[in-house]
Amino acid sequence: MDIAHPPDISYATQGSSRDSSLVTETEDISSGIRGISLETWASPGPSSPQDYYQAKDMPHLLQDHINSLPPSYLKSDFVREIFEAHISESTAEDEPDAPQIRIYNPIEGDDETSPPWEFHYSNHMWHGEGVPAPEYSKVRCSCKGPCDPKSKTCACLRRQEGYTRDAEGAKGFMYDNKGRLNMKLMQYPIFECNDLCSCSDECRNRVVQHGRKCSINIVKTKEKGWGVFAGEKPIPEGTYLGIYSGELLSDAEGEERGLKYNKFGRTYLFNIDWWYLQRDEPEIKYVVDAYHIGNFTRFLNHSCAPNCCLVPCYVNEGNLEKPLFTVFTLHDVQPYEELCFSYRGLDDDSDHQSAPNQTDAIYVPCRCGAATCKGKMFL
Ligand SMILES: C[S@@+](CC[C@H](N)C(=O)[O-])C[C@H]1O[C@@H](n2cnc3c(N)ncnc32)[C@H](O)[C@@H]1O
Repeated sequence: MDIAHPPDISYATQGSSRDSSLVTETEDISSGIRGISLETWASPGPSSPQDYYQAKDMPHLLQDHINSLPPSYLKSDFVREIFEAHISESTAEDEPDAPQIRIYNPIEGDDETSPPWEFHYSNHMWHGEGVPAPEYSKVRCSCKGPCDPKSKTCACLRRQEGYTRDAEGAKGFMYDNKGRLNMKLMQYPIFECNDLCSCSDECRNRVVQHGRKCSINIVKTKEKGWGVFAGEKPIPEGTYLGIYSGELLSDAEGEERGLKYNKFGRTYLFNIDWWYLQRDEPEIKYVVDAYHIGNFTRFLNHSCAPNCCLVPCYVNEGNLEKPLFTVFTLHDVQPYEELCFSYRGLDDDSDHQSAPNQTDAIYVPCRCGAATCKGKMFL
């Protein structure tokens, strides 16, 4: 696994806690970058819970603008700083406790300063054509204060244990009192308390909805393109990292896109085909595509010895077919270690396949570098 020691670069700080309802396309970012004020390209997004993110509304003005700059600007440090500012601005509301994401390219002789400007940074799911709008879950609890993991009456706990009851160590919620995933249950879907529950915000069954808290960076690797690396602090096992966000598409649209992506050797498509959704025969209804829109998780590379895993999770979604793909650490991660998951899913003898396969899979040589590398990976 690669280790990234970031170069000593000092960064300007960006204003981050902003009310997006006040944002207009011409408003100045007050702190700017290196004292230079910038226009903001933030999109206000949906303003009510009934409203939702739709792929047809995906912002692209910033990307178009940057891509129209002369090549020398595109490879400048200034453009990298704009990328970092775009990340901070797009995520300030949904992950208020998240340390800022930095971008590094430590590869000698490689002058790319930021990943390609081919996507809009967002932590949300943007619904494509024909994909139903989010629906509220019919399950909500009426607990007072934080939910009790031993409660006899909490409706959310009852639903969660309905899925996990056969697992060893299955009592209680999916998270411990530090908000870490119970690794014995990592192959089961998470059902968090939602906006209609009456429990408090401090409830231990609310983790994904509070956003990332650990430090990660986007770093160029020698053989796998851009990747995601831990920051300066170790990350404990079971820590929530982020949602594999992107466009939520019908299977037919995913198939069509997959054929195109395979031609240029990079894909960001994942099928939603968790074991508990497969009834009589496996059926894929939706796929997630992070090519045009996504967050740092779109840079997570494949490893045959992964330190992260994907877990399906429901927050404000009652449609079982539309879980969020949430990324958690599989074990303790050292500072500056690369974060990877297995694109094949976790090899396991049990009936439960805990991570989805990529759509339209074709094999290419794997460069994960693990001692147990199988030599090839899905595209
Ligand atoms: C979801 S993207 C990961 C981010 C990508 N490295 C980038 O620069 O945008 C998946 C693509 O990364 C590359 N990749 C990921 N893991 C790899 C591995 N273990 N060996 C070789 N290439 C890998 C492949 O091109 C793959 O299609």
